[in-house]
Amino acid sequence: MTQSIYDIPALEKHLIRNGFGGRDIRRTYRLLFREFQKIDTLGWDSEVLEDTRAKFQTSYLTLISRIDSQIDGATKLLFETEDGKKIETVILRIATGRTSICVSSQVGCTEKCRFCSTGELGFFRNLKREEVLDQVVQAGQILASEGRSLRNIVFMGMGEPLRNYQNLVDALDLLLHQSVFKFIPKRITVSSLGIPELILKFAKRFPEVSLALSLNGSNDKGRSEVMPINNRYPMAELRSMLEELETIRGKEVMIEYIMFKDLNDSLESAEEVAAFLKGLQVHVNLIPYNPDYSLNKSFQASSTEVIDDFKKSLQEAGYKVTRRFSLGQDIAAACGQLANKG
Ligand SMILES: C[S@@+](CC[C@H](N)C(=O)[O-])C[C@H]1O[C@@H](n2cnc3c(N)ncnc32)[C@H](O)[C@@H]1O
Ligand code: SF4
Repeated sequence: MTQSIYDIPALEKHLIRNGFGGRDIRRTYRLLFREFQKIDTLGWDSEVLEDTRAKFQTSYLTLISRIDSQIDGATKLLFETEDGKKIETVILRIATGRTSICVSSQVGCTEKCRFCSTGELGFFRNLKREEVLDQVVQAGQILASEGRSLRNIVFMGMGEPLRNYQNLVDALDLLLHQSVFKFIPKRITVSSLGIPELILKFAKRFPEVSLALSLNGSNDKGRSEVMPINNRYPMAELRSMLEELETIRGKEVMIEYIMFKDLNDSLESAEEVAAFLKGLQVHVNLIPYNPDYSLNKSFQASSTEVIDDFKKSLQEAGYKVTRRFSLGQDIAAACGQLANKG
């Protein structure tokens, strides 16, 4: 039976059996996991290479297609899992030279947010640790081939990461491990639609990892209309959770707020958001709604002027506010557009 390349104790034993010393092992990990090289480019003699290939599975996803945006630095990767499921990962090359990848945590999504194309797909299954990590490795290989290195990882692709709790934790353990991927915790962001007990459990386990909460509504009525989860965990529970989170982490949380024309973009809504967040260490990120024309939903994006006024109102109330410029809209790779539509 083959073992996983991400089973680090097994890989280490195997390398030692093949005569590798501590320094060779460290070098192997650096090349494989931090510089994203392929195993057959490591310069091993053919016997060791064959033996490793026979004993370890190194890839879990097959790249089916790659689409590059014609207008910005986004690339959408469509992968197939071993059981024939399709998932998407997005590479974001930002103008400042920074690079990010947006990874998926589920095939489809367990939640049914009305504005989200992934939610529309329904839920098929959680991704395994290996499938989460293989997205990072394969996207990292593409960036390495362009002479770039991968800086940030955001769990904002398909699915609700906290509904895949154990695999998320196992993947993060290796992404943060000093001898394996060695990512800086604050450069990894986990975005959740807001499941208080899981967010708190996660924050206790990874206090340094960045967190984002998808608020998207300014009061319970409006939020429940677009996010069914709000019926289970209304905003008062989110508020208590945010207070507790601050005592656990002492760090800012990103509040994501999609701006829908005439639904949640008025100045009254801005005041409600300001009141809801009063006294908390947060950074509000306004996301213009990205349409999915095939969904035929009634949502529309707020205008730039309305977003600017909303932003100004929150800034005047003392909040740090940014507007998200979603890359990849021409290739349906922006937030909430991942639905395997090619
Ligand atoms: C696709 S979700 C994945 C992470 C997690 N499930 C969540 O909801 O936070 C990432 C972000 O995309 C946002 N989003 C979903 N659909 C969108 C759309 N059509 N336009 C803009 N943002 C959207 C969500 O609100 C969330 O903040
Ligand atoms: S916004 Fe997030 S939680 Fe909601 S359906 Fe989309 S992926 Fe799932």
